[in-house]
Amino acid sequence: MEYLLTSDQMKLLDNNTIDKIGIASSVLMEKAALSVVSAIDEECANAKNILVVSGIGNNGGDGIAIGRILHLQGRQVRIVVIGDRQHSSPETKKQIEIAEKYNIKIYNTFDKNEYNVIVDSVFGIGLTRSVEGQYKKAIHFINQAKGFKIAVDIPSGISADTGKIMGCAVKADLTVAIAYKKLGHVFYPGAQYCNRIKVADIGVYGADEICFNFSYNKKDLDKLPQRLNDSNKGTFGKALIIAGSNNMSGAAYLASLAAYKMGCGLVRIFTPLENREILQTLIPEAVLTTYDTKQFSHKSLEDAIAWADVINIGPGLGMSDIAKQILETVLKKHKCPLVIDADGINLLAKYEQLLTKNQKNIIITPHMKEMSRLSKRNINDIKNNLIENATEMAKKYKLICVLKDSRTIVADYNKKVYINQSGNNGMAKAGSGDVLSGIITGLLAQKMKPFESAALGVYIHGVSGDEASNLNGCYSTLARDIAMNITRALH
Ligand SMILES: NC(=O)C1=CN([C@@H]2O[C@H](COP(=O)(O)OP(=O)(O)OC[C@H]3O[C@@H](n4cnc5c(N)ncnc54)[C@H](OP(=O)(O)O)[C@@H]3O)[C@@H](O)[C@H]2O)[C@@H](O)CC1
Ligand SMILES: Nc1ncnc2c1ncn2[C@@H]1O[C@H](COP(=O)(O)OP(=O)(O)O)[C@@H](O)[C@H]1O
Ligand SMILES: [K+]
Repeated sequence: MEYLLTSDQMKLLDNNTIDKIGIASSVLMEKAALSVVSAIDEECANAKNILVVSGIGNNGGDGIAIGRILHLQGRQVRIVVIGDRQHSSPETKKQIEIAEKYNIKIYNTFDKNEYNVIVDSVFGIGLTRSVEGQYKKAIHFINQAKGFKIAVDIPSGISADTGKIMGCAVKADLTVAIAYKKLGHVFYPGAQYCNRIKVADIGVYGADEICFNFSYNKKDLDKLPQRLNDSNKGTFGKALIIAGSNNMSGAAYLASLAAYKMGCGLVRIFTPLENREILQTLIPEAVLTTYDTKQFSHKSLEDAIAWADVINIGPGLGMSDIAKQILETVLKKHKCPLVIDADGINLLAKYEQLLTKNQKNIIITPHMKEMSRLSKRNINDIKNNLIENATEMAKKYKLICVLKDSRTIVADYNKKVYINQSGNNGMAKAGSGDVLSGIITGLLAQKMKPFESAALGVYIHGVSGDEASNLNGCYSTLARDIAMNITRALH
């Protein structure tokens, strides 16, 4: 698990370390600089000619310290400072003085030499506005130069809070994030500009006390529900998947397959009669309860609801009057956790009265368009403020909102926000969302708590997608490949 900080949170932790713990700012800067030097050594065996491009804030101070260390190791280094040195931060002034005491010249112009490594330390987390003038020129110079580019903390020009490009930004080959990753390292386009990221431990800690944004990695698979040896299919939960409509059976198949692959004990699909044969053929492991759309029996629906340990409603369900009635009944009668996906969400958007402000154990999994319908906001507004929109929805209806995008957000009504980093563009294909809803359902069936099921489910879905794309390539990955590769993701 890793925390993803805002720039204010990072500044607070830096200041706490300096003022309350008593570690001098220059010590932190030296550690940051040494970490970047180590990264250069690990990445570039032949780092002899190095250009350091610094600003006048503390990110620039890091860069000057890096240049000084490399120079004292006997390498060819040119340090260029952009901006008026008279206005440097106190730490950066100190770094300039130290460098000058070692007779290291500090320039304010570039030369025509070719460098095999370029250190970008123009701006870090202190970037507050669009990049213009000499700074813009410096960033363009870095981008057109040939060497291996290492960004100190974050590529200059990327907002540490949003990942947005503030006018222009350095395209790094490697980014050394200082102390913690920030939101801007993870959200696009920032993530793409960072390229690979290493996190440098410089002795600044405490994110667990102030930060509610976090992400998972491979180690978090140890949070998976335990599998008892002394068990039977009932031990691992009964999932009711209410999915599919006339001419739409694939979504029910994908959600059910994913729930089974995730470890659920028994899956029952509740679907129109027309889907019986195809679903029995595609997934014989599932039990089917079918209904006649012309003569709908509420009794069999209510029996199925009472039977279930978890319900997933919506994939391929359609927007018919029967679909609406089914959702209404499920919302009234369910006592177990409930995942509402796809047309389930579209029905909630159309019939607003269905969702009351007092829900229990509900997870909704909207993509951008579904979220736009549900929240009545335009997609750009949502995309520009993913965390805020997901959190607002979660708080408004007291539920868990899985807002799906290339970086999916899971928000609950208690401030916690999971931000997903697994997955790839091969997953941008019809049916991927059905697989996700099945994975979350499978975890809930095994009695994992709703927020954890949603967050870990999103993570596993992405890793399964990565495994699928490694095997099939991004172009040719299908939703069913994602479901089949849950196996690899878990082992
Ligand atoms: N605290 C510590 O001891 C440690 C800090 N560390 C390092 O410090 C970095 C943070 O340093 P920082 O806070 O000084 O901000 P930084 O990113 O260098 O830039 C701010 C400068 O840029 C300016 N500016 C902003 N936007 C601008 C624009 N568009 N165009 C032009 N100017 C603009 C802004 O000026 P102002 O807004 O006041 O005009 C200010 O002068 C952090 O990322 C990490 O690398 C680590 O070593 C660990 C120890
Ligand atoms: N570029 C991408 N990177 C990572 N994940 C992606 C990307 N594109 C799509 N996904 C994931 O794939 C799923 C797509 O879901 P959705 O749009 O509901 O598909 P469908 O409705 O066709 O089943 C989401 O979980 C989303 O996060
Ligand atoms: K930088």
